[in-house]
Amino acid sequence: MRRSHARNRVNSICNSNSNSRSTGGSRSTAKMDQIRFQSRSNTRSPNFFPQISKQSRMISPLVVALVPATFAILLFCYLFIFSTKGTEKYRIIIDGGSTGTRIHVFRYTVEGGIAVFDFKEDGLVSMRVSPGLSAYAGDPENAGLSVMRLLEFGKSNVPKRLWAATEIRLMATAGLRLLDIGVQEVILESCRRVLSVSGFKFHDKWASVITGSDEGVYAWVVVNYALGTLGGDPLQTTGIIELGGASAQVTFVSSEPMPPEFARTVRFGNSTYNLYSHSFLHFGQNIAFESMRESLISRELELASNSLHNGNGVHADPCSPKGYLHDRESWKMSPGSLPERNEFLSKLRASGNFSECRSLALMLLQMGKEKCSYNHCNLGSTFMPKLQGKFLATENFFHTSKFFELKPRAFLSGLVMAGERFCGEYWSKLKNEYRTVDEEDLLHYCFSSAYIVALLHDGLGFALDDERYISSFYLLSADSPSWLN
Ligand SMILES: Nc1nc2c(ncn2[C@@H]2O[C@H](COP(=O)(O)OP(=O)(O)OP(=O)(O)O)[C@@H](O)[C@H]2O)c(=O)[nH]1
Ligand SMILES: [Ca+2]
Repeated sequence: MRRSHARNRVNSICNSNSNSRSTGGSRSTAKMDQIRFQSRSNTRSPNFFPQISKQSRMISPLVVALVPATFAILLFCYLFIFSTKGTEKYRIIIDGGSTGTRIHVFRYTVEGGIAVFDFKEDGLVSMRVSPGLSAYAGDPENAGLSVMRLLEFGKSNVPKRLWAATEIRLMATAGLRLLDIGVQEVILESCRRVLSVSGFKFHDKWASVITGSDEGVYAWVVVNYALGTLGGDPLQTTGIIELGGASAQVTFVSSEPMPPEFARTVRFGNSTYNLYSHSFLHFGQNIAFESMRESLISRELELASNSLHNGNGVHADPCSPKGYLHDRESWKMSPGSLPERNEFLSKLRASGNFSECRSLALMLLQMGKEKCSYNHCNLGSTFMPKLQGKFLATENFFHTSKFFELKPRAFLSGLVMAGERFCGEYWSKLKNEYRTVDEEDLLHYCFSSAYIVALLHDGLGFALDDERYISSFYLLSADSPSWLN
């Protein structure tokens, strides 16, 4: 049923695409080809989205399905519209995330001019390598080596006779966005060299860093296609909140007027969706964890320097369970006087306190709020219209809720209880209780529970007792929080 449903929708979506394929063309500065957006963004600049092809910006409604490499599907539906009928075909996307690089190999057939995906069995196979491309910032020329193993995996899953016809793309996200443009380009060039001799079909411009706003729009389109709400009433669509490693995306339909840099328009069939879409760089969970540690050091060093310090020389870290001993290796120290920092670390005591950790997380999320120049900023000084409707929380929200085995009801209030217990427990007991969990991962769960509650409830105003969810994601409703109304 679902499959034929998807097929019908693919039909209506992809056929409406037929008039909007862009030409491949030589390598342009445009960081992304093929997908075009109707980005009636109320902006004067003709090249508001330079990374998107310059031709008319029709957002071509694209077939999507809720799979890990969400925007891959969007891309491929658009690409194979002109595929001739025939046997199975393949498309490959490489998702260059901050915590890892993943290859997704899609197999599909073309029936009656449309693509039919099969996500069961080996219709979609994936592989991941860590660390992500941004870890090569110190050795960008060799970043492409990390893609080699992925390409071997790709070749082992595509018949050799089809390699030359199989298009491969690399789309990097927040990990690379955090690097200097020059370093980004060297890393991408290194990947392009490897991809261009891979045997797959590749153009240099098919390796790019996508904008956070695009990343959010892709996720929104995927989710609403999968929920069957794309093409219907905008007010019935579901917003997305994606918590990645380095960035967090928030994208939803809003009827409020908004500054052009936050506004996106998605056209799908006869429906037009006016979206708010923003990616909060540095708000991804892994980066936020490092920022929390940095804030501990700088705050305590400041206290120590202006002698307001409590004098007993012990500094508290509420986001690490009691008994955890901070070692220098695990702290990614930013430049600064290492001896002073090591001195600080030796006096840092894990105090394991969920509410203090939650307050510390909220302080990070609200940094810069005093500079808010809009009628309201939920996070930092960034504009965000009143949240409306339902939301889907993905990525780290899912991993954290899965770790705590949260019941699918009352997600946030359940997370508060789970976080309070976990943060308050002794480290030795936690290690014993979670023997199969890598200690580095285990250490993050006190912070991640506190960070998610600070982000979703204290920052964005979702009710703690929201009781709805969708399968392995969690559905939050912004309709309930009082202070947002
Ligand atoms: N606890 C836990 N976290 C996971 C697991 N797999 C991935 N993660 C984390 O979940 C997040 C995955 O979100 P992604 O969007 O894939 O992260 P990413 O693409 O590397 O990061 P961005 O570049 O910011 O998008 C990252 O913070 C990972 O560290 C898992 O099995 N357990
Ligand atoms: Ca990601």
